[in-house]
Amino acid sequence: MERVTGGGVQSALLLASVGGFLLYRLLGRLRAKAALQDAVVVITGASSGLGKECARVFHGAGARLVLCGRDAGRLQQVVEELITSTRDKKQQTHVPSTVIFDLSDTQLMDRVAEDILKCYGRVDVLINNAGISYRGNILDTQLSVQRDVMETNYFGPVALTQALLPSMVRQHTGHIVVISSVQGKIAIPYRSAYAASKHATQAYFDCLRAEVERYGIFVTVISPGYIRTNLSVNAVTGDGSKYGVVDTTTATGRDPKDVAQAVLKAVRHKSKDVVLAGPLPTAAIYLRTLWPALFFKLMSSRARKEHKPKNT
Ligand SMILES: NC(=O)C1=CN([C@@H]2O[C@H](COP(=O)(O)OP(=O)(O)OC[C@H]3O[C@@H](n4cnc5c(N)ncnc54)[C@H](OP(=O)(O)O)[C@@H]3O)[C@@H](O)[C@H]2O)C=CC1
Ligand SMILES: CCCCCCCCCCCCCCCC(=O)OCC(=O)COP(=O)(O)O
Repeated sequence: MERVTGGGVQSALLLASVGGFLLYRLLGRLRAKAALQDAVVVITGASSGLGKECARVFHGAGARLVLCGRDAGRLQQVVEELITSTRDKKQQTHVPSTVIFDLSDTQLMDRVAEDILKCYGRVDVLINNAGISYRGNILDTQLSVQRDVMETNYFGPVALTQALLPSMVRQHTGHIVVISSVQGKIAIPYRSAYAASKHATQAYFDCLRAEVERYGIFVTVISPGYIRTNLSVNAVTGDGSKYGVVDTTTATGRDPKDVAQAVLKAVRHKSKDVVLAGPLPTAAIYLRTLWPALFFKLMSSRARKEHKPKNT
């Protein structure tokens, strides 16, 4: 009979532990993947940009989608594109539903939530993605513009979340995702309305996470850096008119498809807070906390250099 040496036992144990760990990870991944099949996923701002790409990846993962936006025609076009793109795929997919509303009309949100719940009787994942940006000097910005950006980016998602929350509490499960921004963590010049709305978003959803965990509800705040979408074109200026320019920062930003994949991953992993940005914005976030005086100096110098906001 062969004698098993001490070293042999150790190697066998190590091999068994590594094998066990890998199997555990694999099972976890398979479970997370399966969790989205047939899950009801609501996406706001699904007509373009990041929302449209999120629609694509969650549709591909087999979710039952409720796509939201203000323009029925554009949303229907997204629905048709999704159906065509997955026609020959093996994965079982569902024809998405649509609900049309303006997020800034917060009074309507209880009715909107009813319409959303009528689609499939429940909501498993709410992705608060819709949003608008702003470019302007505070001195030239009407208060109504500060308020309007806040209505769309902050009160809209808050109202929709609060209208859908009781159904998630009743079912004792749910996941609320919000697309914030790096500008929810640091404030840069000529973005007052936008940065303020995203800071408020971060704070509200951090409070929510702590309060609803006991009901089995997860909250994920995602803070991307620049993404190649129409955000800058659709941004409003200090007098409420459309900015209408594709900024270089936006044009050279991340591919929205990659960001949508990261959103899918964050939902599968039930991540709490995800920053999707390069080294400089990430360093700036740390600098704001660890050495605020230097951060403020850098922002003042940036403000002096960029005093013509249309040239950002
Ligand atoms: N692009 C970027 O660099 C970054 C974007 N983000 C965030 O990503 C999110 C998506 O923006 P993005 O895809 O880039 O920009 P887009 O302008 O391409 O998309 C914005 C979406 O929001 C919807 N929307 C805007 N206002 C309203 C409203 N009042 N009611 C309902 N829907 C509305 C639009 O729908 P409609 O068809 O009705 O106009 C559109 O689908 C935003 O929250 C943004 O702040 C975060 C970091 C970086
Ligand atoms: C230890 C060294 C630290 C060096 C820090 C230098 C400071 C550099 C400042 C970097 C600022 C980054 C801003 C990033 C902004 C951003 O990514 O915003 C994402 C958006 O939401 C875009 O919206 P917008 O409407 O502004 O296009």
